[in-house]
Amino acid sequence: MRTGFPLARPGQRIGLLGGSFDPAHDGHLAISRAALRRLRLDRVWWLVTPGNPLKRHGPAPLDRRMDTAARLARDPRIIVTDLETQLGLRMTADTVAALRHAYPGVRFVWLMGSDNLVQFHHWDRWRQIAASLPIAVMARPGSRLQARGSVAAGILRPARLPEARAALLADARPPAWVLLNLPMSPLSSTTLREAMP
Ligand SMILES: Nc1ncnc2c1ncn2[C@@H]1O[C@H](COP(=O)(O)OP(=O)(O)OP(=O)(O)O)[C@@H](O)[C@H]1O
Ligand SMILES: O=C(O)c1ccc[n+]([C@@H]2O[C@H](COP(=O)([O-])O)[C@@H](O)[C@H]2O)c1
Repeated sequence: MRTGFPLARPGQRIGLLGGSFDPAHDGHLAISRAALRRLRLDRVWWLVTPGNPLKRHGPAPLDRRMDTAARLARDPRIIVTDLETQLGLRMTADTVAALRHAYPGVRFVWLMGSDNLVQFHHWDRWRQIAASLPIAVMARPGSRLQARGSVAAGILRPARLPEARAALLADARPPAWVLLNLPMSPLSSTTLREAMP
């Protein structure tokens, strides 16, 4: 499956859930729906990456991951897209810059599970990403506490919004981030891959 570029109007609030989706699972759906509700988003785009720059082993072929993700995204507000592949981009800093340029006036929010905040300071130009758009970190079993004590959380401490103000995040001037506690899903792609015959 190949997608065009998703439509978005200025003023819309769009969550970006970047991921390998190798494969997609109901945990992705659960955090996307929680983000839609708690952050008052209009849409969540699943950015199916050509490959996580920090992972040594490449993921399954893009088409297969896109097909599964499209089946799993059972919500009309969730859009599955391979736009990073179309743009020839892999680093999140480049993706965010390209989207802000291509969609002026759209309020993007980066979404990530708490496991990703733990290693966020290893991402390419991570401070630039945090200065470019608000970030919502979704609690995930096994990494919620670690995320609170992570290098990035420490450096970005002054920019953290209280959870009660999460609905304001999309309008906040970056750097701004929130840690969302939600009913946690233990699902992971790793577990699903290990269970595959
Ligand atoms: N159950 C979950 N709870 C919270 N966040 C999640 C969950 N599953 C995935 N995420 C987040 O969704 C984004 C995309 O995740 P990804 O596609 O890598 O799935 P994954 O289950 O983390 O895969 P893997 O086990 O291969 O690392 C990441 O920011 C990740 O932290
Ligand atoms: O840009 C980077 O340096 C970078 C490093 C690690 C992860 N990312 C992005 O983080 C998202 C989550 O990746 P993953 O593999 O945990 O699903 C995905 O969009 C990756 O491209 C980006």
